[in-house]
Amino acid sequence: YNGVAQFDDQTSVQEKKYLIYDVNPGEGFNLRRDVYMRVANVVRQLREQGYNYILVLPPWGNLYHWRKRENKCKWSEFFDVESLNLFVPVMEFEDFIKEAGHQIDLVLYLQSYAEGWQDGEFEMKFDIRPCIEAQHYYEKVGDKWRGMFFSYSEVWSHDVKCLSIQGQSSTLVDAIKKGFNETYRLMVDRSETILHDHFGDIHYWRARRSMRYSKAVIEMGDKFRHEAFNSNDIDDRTVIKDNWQNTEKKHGDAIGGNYLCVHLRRRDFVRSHKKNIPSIEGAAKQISETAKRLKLNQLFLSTDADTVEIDELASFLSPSNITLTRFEGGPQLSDGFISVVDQWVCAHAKHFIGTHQSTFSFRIHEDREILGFLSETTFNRLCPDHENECEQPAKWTIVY
Ligand SMILES: C[C@@H]1O[C@H](OP(=O)(O)OP(=O)(O)OC[C@H]2O[C@@H](n3cnc4c(=O)[nH]c(N)nc43)[C@H](O)[C@@H]2O)[C@@H](O)[C@H](O)[C@@H]1O
Repeated sequence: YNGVAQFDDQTSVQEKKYLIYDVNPGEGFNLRRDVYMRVANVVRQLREQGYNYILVLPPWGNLYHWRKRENKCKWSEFFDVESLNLFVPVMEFEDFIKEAGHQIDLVLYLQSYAEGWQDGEFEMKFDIRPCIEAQHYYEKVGDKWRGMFFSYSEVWSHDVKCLSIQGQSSTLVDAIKKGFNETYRLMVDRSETILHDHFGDIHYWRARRSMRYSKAVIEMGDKFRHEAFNSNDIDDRTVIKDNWQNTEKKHGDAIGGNYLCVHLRRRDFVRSHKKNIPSIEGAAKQISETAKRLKLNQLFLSTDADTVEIDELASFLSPSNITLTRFEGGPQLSDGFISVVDQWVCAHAKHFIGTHQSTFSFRIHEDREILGFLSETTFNRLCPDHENECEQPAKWTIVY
Protein backbone atom coordinates (compact mmCIF):
# COMPACT_ATOMS: atom_id res chain seq x y z
CA TYR A 1 0.00 0.00 0.00
CA ASN A 2 1.40 3.39 -0.91
CA GLY A 3 -1.39 5.77 -0.12
CA VAL A 4 0.98 8.26 1.46
CA ALA A 5 2.12 11.53 0.01
CA GLN A 6 -0.15 11.10 -3.01
CA PHE A 7 -1.75 14.32 -1.93
CA ASP A 8 1.31 16.30 -2.93
CA ASP A 9 0.66 15.88 -6.64
CA GLN A 10 -3.06 16.44 -6.35
CA THR A 11 -2.93 19.91 -4.86
CA SER A 12 -2.70 21.30 -8.34
CA VAL A 13 -5.62 19.25 -9.68
CA GLN A 14 -8.29 20.69 -7.45
CA GLU A 15 -8.76 23.77 -5.40
CA LYS A 16 -7.98 23.21 -1.73
CA LYS A 17 -11.01 22.54 0.49
CA TYR A 18 -11.48 22.11 4.22
CA LEU A 19 -13.24 19.32 6.04
CA ILE A 20 -14.03 20.29 9.61
CA TYR A 21 -15.78 17.81 11.87
CA ASP A 22 -17.30 17.47 15.30
CA VAL A 23 -18.66 14.71 17.53
CA ASN A 24 -21.68 14.30 19.81
CA PRO A 25 -20.97 16.62 22.76
CA GLY A 26 -21.42 13.82 25.34
CA GLU A 27 -18.60 11.64 24.00
CA GLY A 28 -15.33 11.27 25.86
CA PHE A 29 -11.74 11.83 24.77
CA ASN A 30 -10.91 8.33 23.64
CA LEU A 31 -14.04 7.69 21.64
CA ARG A 32 -13.21 10.97 19.90
CA ARG A 33 -9.82 9.56 19.02
CA ASP A 34 -11.60 6.65 17.37
CA VAL A 35 -13.84 9.02 15.40
CA TYR A 36 -10.72 10.86 14.23
CA MET A 37 -9.55 7.63 12.59
CA ARG A 38 -12.86 7.25 10.75
CA VAL A 39 -12.82 10.85 9.49
CA ALA A 40 -9.12 10.74 8.58
CA ASN A 41 -10.00 7.77 6.40
CA VAL A 42 -12.78 9.80 4.77
CA VAL A 43 -10.21 12.45 3.87
CA ARG A 44 -7.72 9.84 2.71
CA GLN A 45 -10.26 8.37 0.30
CA LEU A 46 -11.42 11.75 -0.97
CA ARG A 47 -7.81 12.68 -1.69
CA GLU A 48 -7.10 9.39 -3.41
CA GLN A 49 -10.04 10.18 -5.66
CA GLY A 50 -8.71 13.62 -6.52
CA TYR A 51 -10.53 15.86 -4.05
CA ASN A 52 -8.11 18.15 -2.32
CA TYR A 53 -9.45 18.18 1.23
CA ILE A 54 -7.49 19.24 4.31
CA LEU A 55 -8.71 17.83 7.61
CA VAL A 56 -9.35 20.50 10.24
CA LEU A 57 -8.80 19.18 13.78
CA PRO A 58 -11.66 19.94 16.18
CA PRO A 59 -10.35 21.73 19.29
CA TRP A 60 -10.72 19.77 22.53
CA GLY A 61 -12.90 21.22 25.22
CA ASN A 62 -15.85 21.16 27.58
CA LEU A 63 -15.57 17.40 27.93
CA TYR A 64 -17.95 15.82 30.37
CA HIS A 65 -15.16 13.95 32.17
CA TRP A 66 -12.81 16.90 32.57
CA ARG A 67 -13.11 18.51 35.97
CA LYS A 68 -11.10 21.56 34.98
CA ARG A 69 -13.32 23.33 32.46
CA GLU A 70 -11.09 23.86 29.51
CA ASN A 71 -11.79 24.58 25.91
CA LYS A 72 -10.10 25.51 22.63
CA CYS A 73 -7.28 23.06 23.43
CA LYS A 74 -5.11 22.31 20.46
CA TRP A 75 -4.33 18.82 19.27
CA SER A 76 -0.63 19.65 19.59
CA GLU A 77 -1.03 19.65 23.38
CA PHE A 78 -1.64 15.89 23.25
CA PHE A 79 -0.53 14.67 19.84
CA ASP A 80 2.26 15.07 17.34
CA VAL A 81 0.48 16.97 14.59
CA GLU A 82 3.40 16.55 12.17
CA SER A 83 2.98 12.83 12.54
CA LEU A 84 -0.79 12.98 11.88
CA ASN A 85 0.06 15.04 8.85
CA LEU A 86 1.90 12.11 7.31
CA PHE A 87 -1.36 10.20 7.00
CA VAL A 88 -3.57 13.00 5.69
CA PRO A 89 -2.92 16.73 5.73
CA VAL A 90 -4.34 18.23 8.91
CA MET A 91 -4.48 21.66 10.49
CA GLU A 92 -5.54 23.10 13.84
CA PHE A 93 -8.86 24.96 13.88
CA GLU A 94 -7.10 28.22 14.81
CA ASP A 95 -4.94 27.96 11.73
CA PHE A 96 -8.03 27.28 9.66
CA ILE A 97 -9.59 30.52 10.95
CA LYS A 98 -6.42 32.43 10.12
CA GLU A 99 -6.36 30.97 6.66
CA ALA A 100 -10.02 30.80 5.70
CA GLY A 101 -11.89 33.11 8.07
CA HIS A 102 -14.77 32.64 10.48
CA GLN A 103 -17.33 31.35 8.02
CA ILE A 104 -18.19 27.79 7.27
CA ASP A 105 -20.12 27.24 4.06
CA LEU A 106 -22.18 24.27 5.12
CA VAL A 107 -22.72 22.22 8.25
CA LEU A 108 -23.77 18.72 7.34
CA TYR A 109 -25.41 17.29 10.42
CA LEU A 110 -25.35 13.48 10.34
CA GLN A 111 -28.35 11.68 11.76
CA SER A 112 -30.00 8.29 11.49
CA TYR A 113 -33.17 7.60 9.50
CA ALA A 114 -36.33 8.65 11.32
CA GLU A 115 -37.97 5.37 10.30
CA GLY A 116 -35.07 3.21 11.57
CA TRP A 117 -33.72 0.23 9.63
CA GLN A 118 -36.14 -0.97 6.97
CA ASP A 119 -37.09 -4.63 7.50
CA GLY A 120 -34.37 -4.82 10.13
CA GLU A 121 -31.74 -4.82 7.38
CA PHE A 122 -28.64 -2.66 7.54
CA GLU A 123 -28.18 -1.13 4.15
CA MET A 124 -25.60 1.55 3.38
CA LYS A 125 -27.34 4.69 2.22
CA PHE A 126 -27.64 8.44 2.66
CA ASP A 127 -30.30 11.05 1.94
CA ILE A 128 -30.83 14.70 2.77
CA ARG A 129 -33.78 14.65 5.15
CA PRO A 130 -35.62 17.00 7.49
CA CYS A 131 -33.56 17.58 10.62
CA ILE A 132 -34.54 15.40 13.58
CA GLU A 133 -32.59 17.16 16.32
CA ALA A 134 -30.07 19.56 14.75
CA GLN A 135 -32.33 22.48 15.67
CA HIS A 136 -31.25 21.94 19.30
CA TYR A 137 -27.67 22.73 18.31
CA TYR A 138 -27.94 25.24 15.45
CA GLU A 139 -30.03 28.36 15.20
CA LYS A 140 -30.43 30.89 12.42
CA VAL A 141 -29.87 34.44 13.62
CA GLY A 142 -30.40 36.90 10.78
CA ASP A 143 -28.71 35.26 7.83
CA LYS A 144 -26.12 33.41 9.91
CA TRP A 145 -26.33 29.97 11.45
CA ARG A 146 -24.96 29.95 14.98
CA GLY A 147 -23.87 26.90 16.92
CA MET A 148 -21.26 25.63 19.37
CA PHE A 149 -18.34 25.71 16.93
CA PHE A 150 -15.89 24.65 19.62
CA SER A 151 -16.65 27.74 21.76
CA TYR A 152 -15.53 30.14 19.01
CA SER A 153 -18.43 32.59 19.19
CA GLU A 154 -17.35 34.46 16.04
CA VAL A 155 -17.67 31.39 13.85
CA TRP A 156 -20.89 30.91 11.87
CA SER A 157 -22.20 28.93 8.94
CA HIS A 158 -24.02 29.94 5.77
CA ASP A 159 -26.17 26.84 5.83
CA VAL A 160 -27.07 23.75 7.83
CA LYS A 161 -28.40 20.55 6.25
CA CYS A 162 -29.22 17.19 7.77
CA LEU A 163 -27.98 14.00 6.18
CA SER A 164 -29.57 10.73 7.23
CA ILE A 165 -26.83 8.18 6.81
CA GLN A 166 -26.29 4.49 7.47
CA GLY A 167 -22.79 3.42 6.76
CA GLN A 168 -19.09 3.88 7.15
CA SER A 169 -16.27 6.21 6.10
CA SER A 170 -16.67 5.31 2.42
CA THR A 171 -20.42 6.04 2.60
CA LEU A 172 -19.66 9.58 3.71
CA VAL A 173 -17.07 9.83 0.92
CA ASP A 174 -19.82 8.94 -1.58
CA ALA A 175 -22.19 11.47 -0.05
CA ILE A 176 -19.62 14.26 -0.23
CA LYS A 177 -18.68 13.38 -3.81
CA LYS A 178 -22.30 13.30 -4.87
CA GLY A 179 -23.64 16.39 -3.20
CA PHE A 180 -21.05 18.63 -1.64
CA ASN A 181 -17.76 18.42 -3.46
CA GLU A 182 -18.02 22.08 -4.45
CA THR A 183 -18.24 23.14 -0.81
CA TYR A 184 -15.13 25.06 0.17
CA ARG A 185 -15.47 24.88 3.97
CA LEU A 186 -17.54 21.84 4.85
CA MET A 187 -18.22 20.84 8.42
CA VAL A 188 -19.53 17.37 9.23
CA ASP A 189 -21.13 17.28 12.66
CA ARG A 190 -22.02 14.13 14.59
CA SER A 191 -19.27 12.25 12.78
CA GLU A 192 -19.51 9.32 15.17
CA THR A 193 -22.61 8.35 13.16
CA ILE A 194 -20.37 6.71 10.55
CA LEU A 195 -18.51 3.48 11.31
CA HIS A 196 -15.05 2.37 10.28
CA ASP A 197 -14.84 0.87 6.79
CA HIS A 198 -13.22 -2.24 8.25
CA PHE A 199 -12.40 -2.11 11.92
CA GLY A 200 -8.78 -3.10 12.51
CA ASP A 201 -7.67 -3.15 8.87
CA ILE A 202 -4.51 -1.56 7.47
CA HIS A 203 -6.13 1.86 7.04
CA TYR A 204 -7.37 1.80 10.61
CA TRP A 205 -3.88 1.02 11.82
CA ARG A 206 -2.16 3.56 9.59
CA ALA A 207 -4.39 6.30 10.98
CA ARG A 208 -3.78 4.98 14.48
CA ARG A 209 -0.02 4.68 14.06
CA SER A 210 0.10 8.28 12.86
CA MET A 211 -1.54 9.35 16.14
CA ARG A 212 1.65 9.69 18.15
CA TYR A 213 1.71 11.65 21.38
CA SER A 214 3.22 15.11 21.66
CA LYS A 215 6.82 15.54 22.73
CA ALA A 216 5.67 17.07 26.02
CA VAL A 217 3.52 14.02 26.83
CA ILE A 218 6.30 11.58 25.97
CA GLU A 219 8.93 13.48 27.94
CA MET A 220 6.74 13.72 31.01
CA GLY A 221 5.75 10.05 30.75
CA ASP A 222 9.31 8.85 30.23
CA LYS A 223 10.60 10.91 33.13
CA PHE A 224 7.91 9.42 35.35
CA ARG A 225 8.68 5.87 34.18
CA HIS A 226 12.32 6.41 34.95
CA GLU A 227 11.79 7.93 38.39
CA ALA A 228 9.01 5.63 39.56
CA PHE A 229 10.03 2.29 38.05
CA ASN A 230 13.52 2.72 36.66
CA SER A 231 11.94 1.99 33.29
CA ASN A 232 13.45 3.16 30.00
CA ASP A 233 13.10 2.28 26.34
CA ILE A 234 16.43 0.51 26.00
CA ASP A 235 15.88 -1.90 28.89
CA ASP A 236 12.16 -2.25 28.13
CA ARG A 237 12.91 -2.79 24.41
CA THR A 238 10.38 -0.18 23.42
CA VAL A 239 12.55 2.02 21.23
CA ILE A 240 10.64 3.16 18.15
CA LYS A 241 11.73 5.13 15.11
CA ASP A 242 10.87 8.81 14.80
CA ASN A 243 8.59 8.18 11.85
CA TRP A 244 5.66 5.77 12.23
CA GLN A 245 5.76 5.02 8.52
CA ASN A 246 8.92 2.96 8.88
CA THR A 247 8.26 1.61 12.37
CA GLU A 248 7.24 -2.03 12.33
CA LYS A 249 7.43 -4.16 15.45
CA LYS A 250 6.84 -7.84 15.96
CA HIS A 251 4.89 -9.27 18.87
CA GLY A 252 7.40 -10.02 21.58
CA ASP A 253 9.91 -7.33 20.60
CA ALA A 254 8.89 -5.29 23.66
CA ILE A 255 9.19 -6.57 27.22
CA GLY A 256 8.18 -3.46 29.14
CA GLY A 257 9.10 -1.96 32.49
CA ASN A 258 9.11 -3.84 35.74
CA TYR A 259 5.56 -2.92 36.75
CA LEU A 260 1.97 -3.95 36.29
CA CYS A 261 -0.44 -1.33 34.94
CA VAL A 262 -4.13 -1.45 35.75
CA HIS A 263 -6.62 0.92 34.18
CA LEU A 264 -9.44 1.09 36.68
CA ARG A 265 -12.35 3.02 35.19
CA ARG A 266 -14.80 4.26 37.83
CA ARG A 267 -17.13 7.29 38.10
CA ASP A 268 -19.86 7.11 35.43
CA PHE A 269 -18.80 3.52 34.57
CA VAL A 270 -19.86 2.31 38.00
CA ARG A 271 -23.40 3.17 36.97
CA SER A 272 -23.33 2.46 33.24
CA HIS A 273 -21.32 -0.80 33.32
CA LYS A 274 -22.28 -2.06 36.74
CA LYS A 275 -22.57 -5.73 35.74
CA ASN A 276 -19.19 -5.84 34.01
CA ILE A 277 -16.80 -4.22 36.44
CA PRO A 278 -15.57 -5.32 39.87
CA SER A 279 -16.00 -3.70 43.26
CA ILE A 280 -12.87 -2.03 44.66
CA GLU A 281 -12.20 -5.05 46.83
CA GLY A 282 -12.75 -7.39 43.88
CA ALA A 283 -10.34 -5.36 41.75
CA ALA A 284 -7.70 -5.46 44.51
CA LYS A 285 -8.06 -9.23 44.74
CA GLN A 286 -7.52 -9.73 41.00
CA ILE A 287 -4.62 -7.27 40.91
CA SER A 288 -2.95 -9.06 43.83
CA GLU A 289 -3.29 -12.44 42.16
CA THR A 290 -1.82 -11.22 38.88
CA ALA A 291 1.02 -9.40 40.66
CA LYS A 292 1.85 -12.60 42.54
CA ARG A 293 1.66 -14.77 39.43
CA LEU A 294 3.93 -12.44 37.45
CA LYS A 295 6.20 -11.69 40.42
CA LEU A 296 5.65 -7.95 40.00
CA ASN A 297 5.32 -5.95 43.16
CA GLN A 298 5.04 -2.51 41.55
CA LEU A 299 1.56 -1.43 40.53
CA PHE A 300 0.95 1.59 38.35
CA LEU A 301 -2.68 2.60 38.79
CA SER A 302 -4.32 4.62 36.04
CA THR A 303 -7.74 5.65 37.18
CA ASP A 304 -10.45 8.28 37.38
CA ALA A 305 -11.44 7.01 40.85
CA ASP A 306 -11.55 9.40 43.78
CA THR A 307 -8.98 9.21 46.58
CA VAL A 308 -11.35 7.36 48.91
CA GLU A 309 -11.58 4.49 46.42
CA ILE A 310 -7.84 4.56 45.71
CA ASP A 311 -7.01 4.32 49.42
CA GLU A 312 -9.51 1.52 49.77
CA LEU A 313 -7.93 -0.36 46.89
CA ALA A 314 -4.44 0.07 48.37
CA SER A 315 -5.65 -1.31 51.71
CA PHE A 316 -6.93 -4.48 50.05
CA LEU A 317 -3.74 -5.28 48.12
CA SER A 318 -2.12 -8.39 49.43
CA PRO A 319 0.69 -9.15 50.11
CA SER A 320 1.11 -5.65 51.41
CA ASN A 321 4.53 -5.23 49.78
CA ILE A 322 2.79 -4.37 46.51
CA THR A 323 3.40 -0.66 46.03
CA LEU A 324 0.75 1.45 44.37
CA THR A 325 1.99 4.40 42.31
CA ARG A 326 0.04 7.00 40.35
CA PHE A 327 0.92 9.83 38.07
CA GLU A 328 -0.54 12.82 39.85
CA GLY A 329 0.63 15.51 37.48
CA GLY A 330 0.03 18.72 39.36
CA PRO A 331 -2.23 21.75 39.09
CA GLN A 332 -0.49 23.17 36.04
CA LEU A 333 -1.37 20.15 33.90
CA SER A 334 -4.76 19.68 32.26
CA ASP A 335 -6.95 16.63 32.88
CA GLY A 336 -6.49 15.67 29.25
CA PHE A 337 -2.71 15.86 29.44
CA ILE A 338 -2.57 13.78 32.64
CA SER A 339 -4.82 11.14 31.13
CA VAL A 340 -2.62 10.75 28.07
CA VAL A 341 0.50 10.46 30.23
CA ASP A 342 -1.34 7.72 32.16
CA GLN A 343 -1.94 5.91 28.89
CA TRP A 344 1.69 6.27 27.85
CA VAL A 345 2.91 4.80 31.14
CA CYS A 346 0.46 1.89 30.85
CA ALA A 347 1.60 1.28 27.29
CA HIS A 348 5.10 0.56 28.62
CA ALA A 349 4.21 -1.78 31.49
CA LYS A 350 5.24 -5.42 31.51
CA HIS A 351 1.60 -6.38 31.81
CA PHE A 352 -1.64 -4.49 31.37
CA ILE A 353 -5.16 -5.05 32.72
CA GLY A 354 -7.93 -2.74 31.57
CA THR A 355 -11.61 -2.09 32.18
CA HIS A 356 -14.36 -3.76 30.17
CA GLN A 357 -15.38 -1.74 27.09
CA SER A 358 -13.52 1.39 28.04
CA THR A 359 -12.17 3.19 25.00
CA PHE A 360 -9.47 4.53 27.33
CA SER A 361 -8.25 0.93 27.76
CA PHE A 362 -8.66 0.22 24.02
CA ARG A 363 -6.27 3.01 23.07
CA ILE A 364 -3.70 1.49 25.48
CA HIS A 365 -4.16 -1.88 23.74
CA GLU A 366 -3.33 -0.21 20.45
CA ASP A 367 -0.26 1.58 21.81
CA ARG A 368 1.04 -1.73 23.10
CA GLU A 369 0.42 -3.40 19.75
CA ILE A 370 2.38 -0.59 18.09
CA LEU A 371 5.26 -1.06 20.57
CA GLY A 372 5.37 -4.83 19.94
CA PHE A 373 4.13 -6.48 23.14
CA LEU A 374 2.91 -10.05 23.24
CA SER A 375 -0.89 -10.01 23.00
CA GLU A 376 -1.33 -11.90 26.27
CA THR A 377 0.31 -9.04 28.15
CA THR A 378 -2.16 -6.57 26.64
CA PHE A 379 -5.68 -7.86 26.07
CA ASN A 380 -6.72 -8.36 29.68
CA ARG A 381 -9.53 -6.89 31.72
CA LEU A 382 -10.77 -6.89 35.28
CA CYS A 383 -13.69 -9.27 35.79
CA PRO A 384 -16.84 -8.53 37.76
CA ASP A 385 -16.84 -9.96 41.29
CA HIS A 386 -19.07 -12.95 40.64
CA GLU A 387 -17.14 -14.22 37.60
CA ASN A 388 -13.68 -15.68 38.00
CA GLU A 389 -13.06 -16.19 34.32
CA CYS A 390 -14.88 -13.55 32.37
CA GLU A 391 -14.54 -13.09 28.64
CA GLN A 392 -11.36 -11.20 27.81
CA PRO A 393 -11.13 -8.35 25.27
CA ALA A 394 -11.04 -9.23 21.58
CA LYS A 395 -7.47 -9.32 20.29
CA TRP A 396 -7.43 -6.61 17.63
CA THR A 397 -3.82 -7.14 16.67
CA ILE A 398 -1.86 -4.76 14.50
CA VAL A 399 -1.58 -5.13 10.73
CA TYR A 400 0.97 -3.37 8.53
C1 LIG B 1 -19.94 5.65 29.42
C2 LIG B 1 -19.04 6.05 28.28
O1 LIG B 1 -17.72 6.12 28.74
C3 LIG B 1 -16.76 6.39 27.79
O2 LIG B 1 -15.55 6.46 28.50
P1 LIG B 1 -14.27 5.56 28.19
O3 LIG B 1 -14.57 4.73 27.02
O4 LIG B 1 -13.82 4.85 29.41
O5 LIG B 1 -13.07 6.59 27.92
P2 LIG B 1 -13.05 8.12 27.53
O6 LIG B 1 -13.87 8.35 26.35
O7 LIG B 1 -11.67 8.56 27.39
O8 LIG B 1 -13.67 8.88 28.77
C4 LIG B 1 -13.17 8.74 30.05
C5 LIG B 1 -12.45 9.99 30.56
O9 LIG B 1 -12.36 9.89 31.98
C6 LIG B 1 -11.07 10.23 32.43
N1 LIG B 1 -10.35 9.00 32.78
C7 LIG B 1 -10.80 7.72 32.70
N2 LIG B 1 -9.85 6.85 33.12
C8 LIG B 1 -8.78 7.59 33.47
C9 LIG B 1 -7.48 7.25 33.96
O10 LIG B 1 -7.12 6.11 34.14
N3 LIG B 1 -6.64 8.29 34.20
C10 LIG B 1 -7.00 9.58 33.99
N4 LIG B 1 -6.10 10.51 34.24
N5 LIG B 1 -8.22 9.93 33.52
C11 LIG B 1 -9.09 8.95 33.26
C12 LIG B 1 -10.37 10.88 31.23
O11 LIG B 1 -10.69 12.23 31.19
C13 LIG B 1 -11.03 10.14 30.06
O12 LIG B 1 -10.89 10.79 28.86
C14 LIG B 1 -17.06 7.72 27.14
O13 LIG B 1 -16.22 7.94 26.03
C15 LIG B 1 -18.45 7.74 26.59
O14 LIG B 1 -18.71 9.02 26.10
C16 LIG B 1 -19.44 7.37 27.65
O15 LIG B 1 -19.48 8.41 28.62
